Amino acid sequence: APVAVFFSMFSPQTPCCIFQKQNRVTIAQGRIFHLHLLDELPTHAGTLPIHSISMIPYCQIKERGFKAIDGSEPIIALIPETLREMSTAEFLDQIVETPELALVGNLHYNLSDAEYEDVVAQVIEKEIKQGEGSNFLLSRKTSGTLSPAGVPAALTILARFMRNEFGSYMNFCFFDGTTYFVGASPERHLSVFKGEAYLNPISGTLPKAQADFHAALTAFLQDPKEIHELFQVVDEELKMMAKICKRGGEVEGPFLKEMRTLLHTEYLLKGETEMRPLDAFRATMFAPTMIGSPLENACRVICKYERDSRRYYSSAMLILGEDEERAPFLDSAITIRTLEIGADGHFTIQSGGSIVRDSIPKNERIEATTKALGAIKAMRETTATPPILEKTITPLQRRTLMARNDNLSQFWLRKQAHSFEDARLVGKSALIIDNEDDFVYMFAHILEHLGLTVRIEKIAAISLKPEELAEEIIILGPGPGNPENEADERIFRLNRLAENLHVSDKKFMGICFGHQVISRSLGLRLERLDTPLQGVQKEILLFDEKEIVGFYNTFVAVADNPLPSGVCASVSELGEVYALAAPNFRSFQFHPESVLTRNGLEILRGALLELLA
Ligand SMILES: C=C(O[C@@H]1C=C(C(=O)O)C=C[C@H]1O)C(=O)O
Ligand SMILES: NC(=O)CC[C@H](N)C(=O)O
Repeated sequence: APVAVFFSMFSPQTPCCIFQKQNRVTIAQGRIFHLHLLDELPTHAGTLPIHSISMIPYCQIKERGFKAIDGSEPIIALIPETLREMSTAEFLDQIVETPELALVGNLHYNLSDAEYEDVVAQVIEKEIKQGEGSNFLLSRKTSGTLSPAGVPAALTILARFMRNEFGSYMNFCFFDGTTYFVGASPERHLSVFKGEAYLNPISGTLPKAQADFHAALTAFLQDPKEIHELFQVVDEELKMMAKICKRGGEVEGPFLKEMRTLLHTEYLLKGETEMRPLDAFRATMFAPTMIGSPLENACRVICKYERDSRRYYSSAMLILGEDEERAPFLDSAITIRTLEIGADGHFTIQSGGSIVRDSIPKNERIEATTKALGAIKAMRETTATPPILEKTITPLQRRTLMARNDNLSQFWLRKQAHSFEDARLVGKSALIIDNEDDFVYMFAHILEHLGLTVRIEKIAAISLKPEELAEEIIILGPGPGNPENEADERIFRLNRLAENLHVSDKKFMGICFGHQVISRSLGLRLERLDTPLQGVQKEILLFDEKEIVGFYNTFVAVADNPLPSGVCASVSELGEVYALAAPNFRSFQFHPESVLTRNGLEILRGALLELLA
């Protein structure tokens, strides 16, 4: 019988992965290898189109030099020996569910409700309000026990995810011979097909169980917190795209993504990549929606507040192979809404939400709980819940959603097909100081489009004597932290470089943190905003022009001291310095390189022309 076929290939020791994307189910069976580096994954493997399917642990982010609570989990790689494909319907026809599947005893959380809410409150107070970043994803673990355990449970849950979780990017069950990872992942991480790379930032969550769904959706679509939360991850993923797609890309969306119990908002980023898919994957470990921004510092924050290793949560299940034309492909699903089930039926599922400056601890706790309970409920639910969005959304609501793009930078939204090259800037050289925020890659992308040649370096790697730097202009990049915290070597060096630049012949520019250290070196005072502008779009008066710009700061320079002669400041009504201009430098408190700054390219062109042409 067909059922027997599955059960035999899924028999207690046979490693296997079944995954469903849209209407296709792939069943791979093979051998398991435990690896420690991405580069140990085979690049070619016989004649099968899929070369490996791997559970990548979160601590693999060490390969980027980032911090993680390290549980020493290996990459669990399945090297397929057989592959079968069929339609979802055909697969489901052959599955006999186990109706008695049930939870035994209570669910446990590694952090109580109060503890999780406290973590959220602390992250806002001690991180976002101290200039450490704009958003951070903190999670907690839910665990319980299922009965019966083993193959029947895993297949039943997979089938229920397939029947119920219509919004998934991928539903899957990965079995390494002992442990089952069963997931209904809403979110693609990276995929590369025929040289085209895709990232899919999803953020913003509306639980569907609402007394008045129509009103709740309207409020959700207009909620500045949800809007900015998504823009922040778009910016963070554009930083990744700028790294892996040298020739540029484009942004599609926003879209609403309907899941069984939740709605999310999302964008789709795509671009051409020349990188080897696995290198592109390493450069994008892991989705900013799972970590925060800026990414490297967010990894430290996670280590500070989470108690346990994330194991295989929030990383990815990675599929590598070759297409029919023998071009390499890569596909990956983010491992959220994913249960890790042991042979004894004990399972854990981890979940969280993006914490931003205006997050409310209780709501964040409810959101994280809804995500975990949604998966736990779906695994026991035998009847399908039909989607409701298409039937209820109004044209006005659709327009409200699309209007989110009105004030974004067209440079990033549309494919940068034509050149923005400026003859007066072609061949000029810039050194951008990477101050631990990959915004510098977006900055470099804009500068290259204007015709400059660009080098990006960490402050630790360069001389602090401007005359020893070859480039015509030095750009001090944005970064986490308090510019006055000179105990930090990076911050100390950046302050010294800013001072030295003033007494040199070099032209220079500062963005956000860079602007703050330049302001300090002119004797301006910094203030900490109690309502940080982390990930916020505002209309400002920039000198004489109205501009819509993106801010990612907690600190501001205030102009209560007279400025040195020759220096002009663009100042808000509250005395905050938005920008400085002098014959030898320009600096901006906002981010001209952000998708949130509508005319960022033109603002930079203007500043560069003033300085270099
Ligand atoms: C992190 C999770 O979900 C992510 C966080 C979201 C949010 O904060 O709104 C939305 C979708 C996911 O990108 C999770 O399910 O654990
Ligand atoms: N994006 C940035 O450069 C932020 C600068 C500084 N850490 C602040 O929060 O104000």
